[in-house]
Amino acid sequence: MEVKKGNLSIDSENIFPIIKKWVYSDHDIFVREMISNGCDAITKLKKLDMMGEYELPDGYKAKIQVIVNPEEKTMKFIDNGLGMTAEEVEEYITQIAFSGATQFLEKYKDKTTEDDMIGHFGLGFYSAFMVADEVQIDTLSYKEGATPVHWASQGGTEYEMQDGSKETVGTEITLFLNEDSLEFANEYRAREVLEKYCSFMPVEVFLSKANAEPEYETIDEEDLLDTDEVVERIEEEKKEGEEGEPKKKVKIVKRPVSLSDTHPLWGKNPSECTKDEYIAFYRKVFMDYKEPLFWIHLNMDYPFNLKGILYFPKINTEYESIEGTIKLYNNQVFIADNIKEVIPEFLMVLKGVIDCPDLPLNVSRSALQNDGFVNKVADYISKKVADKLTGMFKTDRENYEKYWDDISPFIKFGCLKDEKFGEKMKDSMIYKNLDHKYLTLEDVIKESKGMDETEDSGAENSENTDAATEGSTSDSADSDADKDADNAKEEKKTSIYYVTDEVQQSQYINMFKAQGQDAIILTHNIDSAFVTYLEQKHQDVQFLRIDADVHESLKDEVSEDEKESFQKTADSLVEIFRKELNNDKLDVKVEKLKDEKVASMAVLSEQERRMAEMMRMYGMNGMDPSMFGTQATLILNVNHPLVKFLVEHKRSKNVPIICKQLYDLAMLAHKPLSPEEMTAFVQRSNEIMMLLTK
Ligand SMILES: Nc1ncnc2c1ncn2[C@@H]1O[C@H](COP(=O)(O)OP(=O)(O)OP(=O)(O)O)[C@@H](O)[C@H]1O
Repeated sequence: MEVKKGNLSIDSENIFPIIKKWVYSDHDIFVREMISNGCDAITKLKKLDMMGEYELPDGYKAKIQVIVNPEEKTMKFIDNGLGMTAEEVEEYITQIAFSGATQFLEKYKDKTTEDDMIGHFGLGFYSAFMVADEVQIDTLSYKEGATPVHWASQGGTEYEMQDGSKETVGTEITLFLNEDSLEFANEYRAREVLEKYCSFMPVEVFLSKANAEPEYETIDEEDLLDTDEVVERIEEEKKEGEEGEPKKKVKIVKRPVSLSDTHPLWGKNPSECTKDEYIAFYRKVFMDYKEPLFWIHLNMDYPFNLKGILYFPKINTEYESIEGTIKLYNNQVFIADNIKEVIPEFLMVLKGVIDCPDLPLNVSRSALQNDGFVNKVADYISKKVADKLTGMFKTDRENYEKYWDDISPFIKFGCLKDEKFGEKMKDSMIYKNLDHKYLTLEDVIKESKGMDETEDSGAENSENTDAATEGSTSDSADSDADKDADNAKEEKKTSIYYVTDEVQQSQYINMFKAQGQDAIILTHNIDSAFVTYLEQKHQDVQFLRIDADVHESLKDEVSEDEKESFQKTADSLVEIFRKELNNDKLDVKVEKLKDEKVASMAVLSEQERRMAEMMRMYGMNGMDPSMFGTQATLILNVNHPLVKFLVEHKRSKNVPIICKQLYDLAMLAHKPLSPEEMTAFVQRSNEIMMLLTK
């Protein structure tokens, strides 16, 4: 062939500068484009062989070699696919690939990065010009009698084509890297990019450095393969007393190791995968040495093709770091991490891989969001996750409970974010009670209803004398007053008590336990939103934090006879505390608590506490909480000797110190003290101990 010179296109002057500048941060995608072209070429050649139009040579092994050469500043991609004839280079590279790239850039050159392409698919062969000043193609077609072709273009509008010298069928593409992209000639950088995009390419990919010193390895002779290049045969000396023939070893040129796993686990039939394989795959892909809790293998052929594995990682709740990674692939070619348009947002806390060859990738992200097909994919994934979880709840409750603390933040997040997921999960949600047993919401409601009944009867009975408590209400069961009370009870919401911090709220927990009362434990950040969600779903229940009030069952009745003196005591205690704490708005309530060890405690109504939390969330921290009425009420137990002492020794010089200490102790179990409050508390505690020394 004569040397052929040509012009790419008339209006193409501007395209190369645009390609060169194209989204600087992921310039490295050219590697994926080159390798996937090589994979396609190999697939096509295998197909031709299958159709009888070509016969693969004996021992044919499909592979793509990547050779970096830092001295010459080049990067080569060599495949043994079907190759191209001169006409094909002309048509596919000069015309089609070029017009593809032009169209692509025309469409997207004005787009901002917020609306970028999913993985920039479609740029294809010309993405090489993002990193190269010159690109050369050396190719030999599989067709009989084909002449090798050499094509070169310097990224301008011109190219040159002539006979080449390639002797084997396939294509070799050489990139002469530009000054800004020399990093890709570095073996380690190249390896990094290949691992990112090509770890699961359907063809083996090998990386090497040009002119590198050969590396060797020594293997047992029996392991020698025909393809090994033998350097030396070694006969090991027998050790003393060793029987049999001496061991024969062979020194060979180190076997190249493919960077791609051509049969990723997700493509296998789930019934053929072992636990060890799932764990090994997880560790390899996510570099997470911890074992995942469990996983879901997605395997769907109809109505769309989707395969993948989703892992539930062990979440480090201590640091609240629940950030996962979902890797999206298209026919084993990596597209991108965490494409939120395809994968439901709440699943992003998982770690996993999803391969969906049917996804439309040549559209922008915003178009993807409104794509009916993509939405179906997202729905399918979230349904599968719910199925797995509800299945586990039914058939493997033991493990489900074991994992619950780790997986529940994610599940709750899912319920909040995805109505359908919440609906599917609703009967499989479980709640840990004070004995660390797991109950369903139905169980919790049933139990709490029982609790409310004792509370109600307690409230009714408080009007009567203690002695008359037992059995006194049944006589009047038919009275109108009782009917009204029943109706009111029906309308009344069932209260479910919950604990947000088992350590801080331990005093309340102990009091609950002592009276045989129960509460559920909801310690995660997401729980405050989840509690509101549950209240919306179950209009007949209300959630109260364990320190929202003093449950009736924790109190002794105040008999009619006592009432007057009790009120007097209460009034004087309120007065003393307001004076000593120098706060005449201080909310103080006096009770007869059954637990005589508790002298003081604090309660804050659920509504007010939620209000205060909201203020905190919106950064209104510095404001005076009393402005919003969010001040805790101090509860004093007249059954406790310290409180009795105050009533009986109003003039004692120790009254101020006791009042302040009782107040701080109550607050400590309710909320974290401020630095000033804590300092005062510690100093005062020391003073109190000094009194012991006297
Ligand atoms: N290594 C190769 N071996 C054989 N043919 C190739 C090779 N690389 C590119 N081609 C030919 O050039 C054409 C254009 O390649 P290009 O990468 O620009 O687009 P594409 O692969 O068709 O689509 P995409 O935009 O998804 O990459 C290919 O369709 C193919 O026919």
